[in-house]
Amino acid sequence: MADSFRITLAQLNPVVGDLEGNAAKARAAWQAGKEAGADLVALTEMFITGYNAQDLVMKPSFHLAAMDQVRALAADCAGGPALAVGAPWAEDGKLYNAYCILKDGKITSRMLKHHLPNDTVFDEVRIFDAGPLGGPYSVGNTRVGSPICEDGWFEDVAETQAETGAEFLLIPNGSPYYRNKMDVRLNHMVARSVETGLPVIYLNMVGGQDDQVFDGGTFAINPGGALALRMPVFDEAITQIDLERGPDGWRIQQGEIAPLPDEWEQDYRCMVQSLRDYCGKTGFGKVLLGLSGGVDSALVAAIAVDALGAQNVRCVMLPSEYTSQASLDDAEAVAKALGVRYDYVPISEGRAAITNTLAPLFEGTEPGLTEENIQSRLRGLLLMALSNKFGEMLLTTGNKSEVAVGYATIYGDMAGGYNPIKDLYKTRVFETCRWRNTNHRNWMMGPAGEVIRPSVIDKPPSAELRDDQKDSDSLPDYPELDAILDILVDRDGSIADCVAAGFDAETAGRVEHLVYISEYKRFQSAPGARLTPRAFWLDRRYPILNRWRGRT
Ligand SMILES: Nc1ncnc2c1ncn2[C@@H]1O[C@H](COP(=O)(O)OP(=O)(O)OC[C@H]2O[C@@H]([n+]3cccc(C(=O)O)c3)[C@H](O)[C@@H]2O)[C@@H](O)[C@H]1O
Ligand SMILES: Nc1ncnc2c1ncn2[C@@H]1O[C@H](COP(=O)(O)OP(=O)(O)OP(=O)(O)O)[C@@H](O)[C@H]1O
Ligand SMILES: NC(=O)CC[C@H](N)C(=O)O
Repeated sequence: MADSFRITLAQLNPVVGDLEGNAAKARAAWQAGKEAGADLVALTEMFITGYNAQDLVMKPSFHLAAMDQVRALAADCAGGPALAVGAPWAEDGKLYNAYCILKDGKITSRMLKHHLPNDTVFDEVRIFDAGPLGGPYSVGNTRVGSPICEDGWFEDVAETQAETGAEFLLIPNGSPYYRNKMDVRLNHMVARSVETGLPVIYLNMVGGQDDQVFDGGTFAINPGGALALRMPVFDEAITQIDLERGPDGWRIQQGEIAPLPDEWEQDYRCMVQSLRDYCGKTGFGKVLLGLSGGVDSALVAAIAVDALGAQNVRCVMLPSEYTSQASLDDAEAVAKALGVRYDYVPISEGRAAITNTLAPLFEGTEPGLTEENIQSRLRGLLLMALSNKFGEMLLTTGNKSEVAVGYATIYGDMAGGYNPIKDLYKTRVFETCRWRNTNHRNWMMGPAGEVIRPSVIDKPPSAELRDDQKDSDSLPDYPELDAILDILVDRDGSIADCVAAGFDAETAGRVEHLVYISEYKRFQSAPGARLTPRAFWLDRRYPILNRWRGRT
């Protein structure tokens, strides 16, 4: 009879800091593996602590408690398959990002992460010590190599493990989403398979953690690059994978290939999942937002309904004298189509009271931006009062274009706890609304069909803080602005790069100036779903006080 080996792959959603809860999930996965006759049950990188736990892992009481959970898991999962679980490991004054193999009641092996990622959202050099290059571990009738996440993006770790006897690679990951990252991962894994001649199993976690969303999409490839398995993206799943040993070594038996949605669907899912997990894991059941009749708040409302259900979302229209009838109609229509509670709270009385209160101090000055922004700040105050009173978290609605140039009022419409569209440029906001109107999936809790009517998407964007105001009065049109921002922010390019791409130097210089002078706003802004490798916050850390300006 041919040699065989069965692995239970647990693509699960841990919660950072919930050591008991994560251990309970690990036990349940092990039990499922035992019932399925598995030889090994595999969990993801740092599963016990949740990922990315950042500096929390360095706290001795925390990593010692995590290690105790691993020892308890080993004792509890003695009679059955081996269990492989990511955890911090402290010894000899060092702290490692480890993958622990538990068998027969003991921790029998520990793989220690060698390459510590230290770019974009990762700071692992600050947190962990680098482990040495090492060999594989034994389970049943085979030896397994487990480079840990970033280790799989380099040649040396897999190569050393293969040279010292690994017969296949099982790579545990804590790899967060960015647009089209699946291709990047696949390329790295194919390279590891080609270099070692071994099958590669890439196991990723799912779930939202602050700004990041782990998108799963666990997959397996045989030597030659053929895809033998793909698990769904973003969903928790437990799947068995079978290997058979032939004359050329282990080969993965063909399993199910879950579909890989296009980038529009994955971005939307990422925004929904990030909000659902942010609320679920922080304990908020309900959210609210100001619904203006514009496209940004309409999209945020749709995301909130898809994440939490219409009964858990409150939309509030807070009109001033500059709010048009079209905005009132559009806001109401969106709320109705989504099936949410819709409150109408005019701000004119409150605004008059504030204007009167400030009148003696403002005497002799001309009304301007200050007075305009009072509307936004009053809305922020009223929405936060509702948030406090009813325990509903306030969502902010600034898209990446606005966040980049500071086109929002600090302590006004920037008030709030989470921003699902923070990394989505305005031009993508329009397209995403169209996508949502024509697509529905079973992970959406909202209704199918046209939830954002075309008039919301097609009208010229306006903050409606004064008569006839249009975003284009003070900003380049969004296609131009977004293309310039893509160069300056996402590609870290210069004014000269903008000019080379056909943009006016003076316009590019103005945009760059706006990006730099609004750093203080972003520093005080709500976190939001990361969709790109250059999201505002951890991916791009610029000084607030900065006199550098590119040459125009
Ligand atoms: N470096 C720095 N560090 C700390 N604070 C700094 C600062 N620079 C300015 N400030 C302070 O920030 C304040 C200015 O910022 P802020 O009050 O926000 O006002 P500001 O940025 O001047 O204006 C907000 C802009 O956003 C537009 N807007 C408002 C609301 C919604 C939308 C939308 O489309 O969504 C657009 C509005 O039309 C206007 O162009 C000043 O009071 C100043 O003291
Ligand atoms: N009349 C209003 N009623 C309720 N909320 C409002 C109103 N006006 C603005 N807001 C809130 O402030 C945010 C900033 O909106 P604003 O209209 O100033 O510009 P925007 O960025 O084009 O957003 P939107 O496309 O949602 O209108 C809105 O997304 C909304 O949450
Ligand atoms: N946890 C990690 O090591 C993640 C780094 C890896 N390069 C990724 O983003 O997938």
